[in-house]
Amino acid sequence: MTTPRITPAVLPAPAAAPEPGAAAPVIRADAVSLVRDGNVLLDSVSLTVRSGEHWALLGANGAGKSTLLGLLGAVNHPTRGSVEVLGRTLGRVDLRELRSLLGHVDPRHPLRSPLSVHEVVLTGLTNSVEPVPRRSVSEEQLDRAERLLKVLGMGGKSGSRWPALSQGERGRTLIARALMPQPRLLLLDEPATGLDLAAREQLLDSLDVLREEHPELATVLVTHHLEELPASTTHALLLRGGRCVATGPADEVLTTDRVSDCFGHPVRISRTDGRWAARAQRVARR
Ligand SMILES: Nc1ncnc2c1ncn2[C@@H]1O[C@H](COP(=O)(O)OP(=O)(O)OP(=O)(O)O)[C@@H](O)[C@H]1O
Repeated sequence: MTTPRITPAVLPAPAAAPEPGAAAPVIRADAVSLVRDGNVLLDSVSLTVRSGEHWALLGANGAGKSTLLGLLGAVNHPTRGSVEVLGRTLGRVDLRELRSLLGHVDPRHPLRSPLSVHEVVLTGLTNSVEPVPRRSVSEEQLDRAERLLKVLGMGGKSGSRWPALSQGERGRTLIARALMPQPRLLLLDEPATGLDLAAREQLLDSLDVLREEHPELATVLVTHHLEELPASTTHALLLRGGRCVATGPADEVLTTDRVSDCFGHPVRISRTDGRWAARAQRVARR
């Protein structure tokens, strides 16, 4: 299979590239905490994402990555602190309206009915799980849906039904869905989970191309695995037990010491051809 390429024709027309140092914040989270049933899921986490930046949120199982992404995706309100997304402050805006302005790829997409791939992608226009009755779709939108599916390697699967898709096919369908509203911010929750080796590499290449073609787009990607980070990742935030243990430019954060501290296990980090890898360091046996 050839590597899918996302062409400029498929995605929003790029805005003028931001001037160095002048990129507007797309996300500004300030000392955010989230408490549920007395449990502190996030503890005073701050994050500023600017147009053109590509962040990785990393941490062990249960560290709070998806919880933080849920706040950035206007799914929940923080218990304390403030979250501003696309210039709107959570608590002062309609969350549903704000959600319609950003792309959010959630692997737990709660679809139950047997929609076709094409229909699922079109639900991105209304940010709904099911199609909105009597909502008309333009020729241009139909065309964009098909082209997005094609570049994500799903061109021949447009009529396939959701329950019959593999996990990787569902993931690609959800990325096409998230891109339908032409968002300035794309949130990706473990997009490579369940993909085979070739599908993962194609996905990461597609993300690199997407970012290159659209220098104004900001992305935030959650993963546990450094091998699932596209080479175009610019920044990283490491979470441990709901707290930020490191944040900043990727090369300063994704170091052997910091990642070992984040996961509570000695690993060695390397970077080759722009891609990161982590290997456990052998602990001497007695
Ligand atoms: N509604 C809730 N009420 C109580 N605890 C919750 C709730 N939602 C999540 N949690 C807990 O919050 C912690 C963080 O969960 P979260 O899903 O954000 O972690 P994560 O870093 O994304 O983990 P994983 O890598 O396993 O997906 C977990 O311990 C989880 O059990």
